[in-house]
Amino acid sequence: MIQFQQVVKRFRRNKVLTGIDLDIRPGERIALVGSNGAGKTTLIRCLLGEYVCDGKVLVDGLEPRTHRSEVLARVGFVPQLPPPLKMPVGQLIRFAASVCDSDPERMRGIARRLGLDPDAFRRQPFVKLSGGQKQKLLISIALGRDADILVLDEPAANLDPEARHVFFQILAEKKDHAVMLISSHRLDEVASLVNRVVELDRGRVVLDDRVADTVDMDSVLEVRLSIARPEEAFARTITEWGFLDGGDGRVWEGRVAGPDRLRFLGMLSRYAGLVNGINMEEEGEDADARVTRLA
Ligand SMILES: Nc1ncnc2c1ncn2[C@@H]1O[C@H](COP(=O)(O)OP(=O)(O)OP(=O)(O)O)[C@@H](O)[C@H]1O
Repeated sequence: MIQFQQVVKRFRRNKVLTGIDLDIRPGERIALVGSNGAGKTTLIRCLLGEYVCDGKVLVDGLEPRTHRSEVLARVGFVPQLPPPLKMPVGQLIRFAASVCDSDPERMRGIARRLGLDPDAFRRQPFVKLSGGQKQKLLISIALGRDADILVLDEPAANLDPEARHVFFQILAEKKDHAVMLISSHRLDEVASLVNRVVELDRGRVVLDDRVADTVDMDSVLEVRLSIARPEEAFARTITEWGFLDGGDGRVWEGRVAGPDRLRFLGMLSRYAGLVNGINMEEEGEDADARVTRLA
């Protein structure tokens, strides 16, 4: 479906991609990981036909630079950095929907699911939204249309936990209909979403692994935590995850989106000395099967 063949990209003397070979097939959801400056966004820009590069990039046999509109008609794209658009939100949604032949109400519907009321912001210039609001709108535009290729460059970086959960749910709904290329510099952010991990380092592929496709992206974990003593830093962090204090700062309850479980446990590991009980239960499953007692 998508092929990168010996793709080399230079910015003046700086060789940023040094001969990338990748063959992406239907059904694949790829985490494109790597540290800052590894070349993830550059590779994505080559796929979108924005950069001239050496080697070949093909989308079902078409070169994105010479067949830009055919290729982009198939791609839902969330950029890492929001463009500085002055257009009001209402107009932007209508414009985006007309360009990709979609119904603006589909995009508005996704924005609402993500917790952004597009009507309340319809006159507000896009550029004046907060970082998270911009990201929600860009996601709504990318996902509120037909696209069999989703290219998401650090899509969840600015989302609050509830919006992240909904975002994963929407991706879950699309997982049988679209190839996904999701860039992140942290694998734990996207691990549960994907079935292949490609790591770039200084412009070359250093790891390319197909991984088990087992986690239900749509799952939700009900979590109850107990800690040895109330602590301000912990309370702040866990509140950011939407947890509520169920007992003098010692017991916390909340919900974690399935695909977020690794990131959540990573966060908890910072408080390993404090946490003395974790109970995680998957919602809507057989009681015995769903209980995961970690401590
Ligand atoms: N337009 C440009 N002109 C010159 N150099 C660039 C340009 N875009 C990217 N680079 C360089 O290419 C390298 C790769 O950048 P890229 O944005 O692809 O990395 P990345 O893996 O997406 O990083 P991050 O995780 O920080 O977003 C960096 O060294 C960057 O400085």
